[in-house]
Amino acid sequence: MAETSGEAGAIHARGLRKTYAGRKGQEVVAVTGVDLDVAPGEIVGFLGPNGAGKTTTLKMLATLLKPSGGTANVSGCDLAADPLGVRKRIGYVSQAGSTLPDAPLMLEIESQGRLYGLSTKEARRRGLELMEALDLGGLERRKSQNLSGGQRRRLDIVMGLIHRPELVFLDEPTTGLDPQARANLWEHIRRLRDELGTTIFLTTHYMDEADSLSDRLLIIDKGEIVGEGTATKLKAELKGDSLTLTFSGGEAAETGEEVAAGLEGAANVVRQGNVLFLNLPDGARALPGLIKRLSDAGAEPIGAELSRPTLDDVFLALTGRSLRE
Ligand SMILES: Nc1ncnc2c1ncn2[C@@H]1O[C@H](COP(=O)(O)OP(=O)(O)OP(=O)(O)O)[C@@H](O)[C@H]1O
Repeated sequence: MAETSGEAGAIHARGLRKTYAGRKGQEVVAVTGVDLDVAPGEIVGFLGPNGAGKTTTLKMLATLLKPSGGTANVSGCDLAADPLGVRKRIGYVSQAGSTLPDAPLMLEIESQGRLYGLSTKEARRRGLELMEALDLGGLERRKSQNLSGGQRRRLDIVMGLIHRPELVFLDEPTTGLDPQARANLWEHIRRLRDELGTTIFLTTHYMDEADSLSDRLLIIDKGEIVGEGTATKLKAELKGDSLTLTFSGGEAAETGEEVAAGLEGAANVVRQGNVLFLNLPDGARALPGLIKRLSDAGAEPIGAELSRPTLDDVFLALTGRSLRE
């Protein structure tokens, strides 16, 4: 019997695992055993270097690949017991897209709708609504080969949403788009969540995309989740913001050096003339207290510059690799 205990739009996966048969008959472990939770209405960014297991995980959750182990409840349905239930409730937009190059857009949208059991009329009505919402209004007769890259990705999203899924998987939605088209697509993705409450689970290679679009990030490397949280939390966990303090003179800087060296968590305190460099965990929070201590010691700095770790630094620390490699 189909299980419907989970929440609509949510994902709960435990020990999800996938092995492929390698060319020489050996096992290739693509996904090692992933535990993953997504709340309804969340936008979750799934980040990882090439070959980390993002697409494999996505395809398992979207019923396109059978897991080798583990369990998952996707949008209220058990993945193993009720894959059809899952399929009805989710949308999946692949990296490659799914449209034929020379069919008019509305024809494609209608046939997609019919695949989900909609009448042609209903598919057309929803298609027009979605095209409008995704800035494709008036292009119903256009062929997809004559669309810009950004328009084509938005069309893929229209196709993935025609049956009003509660949860949408987007596999690298903005790869290959120029910065303006990417920012524009982010706006549309946010609106989907804000206006329709759609849960969005997307893979990306782009740090700025993960940072600005996602409520929460999951970082996968070599088939395993290695980091999880908001971009702010992940950055804050990375010890050692860099702080540069400038003093009015060498004497004040020397006092500053003594104060900073006694500060809990401070590391790499180096003074050069009237400038002091140090690393400080969660620098933004620690800075006001440090400035007060310096003031009390008669060495108030005349300048303070804090540089926060970027998501790239987080990724590097967690995986030993840069996403851009
Ligand atoms: N059909 C397959 N047969 C054998 N190995 C596979 C197959 N599909 C994927 N793999 C391997 O599984 C691992 C994970 O691949 P996957 O495509 O899930 O990674 P990814 O994180 O999506 O990578 P990318 O960012 O490059 O799309 C890789 O080592 C890949 O070579």
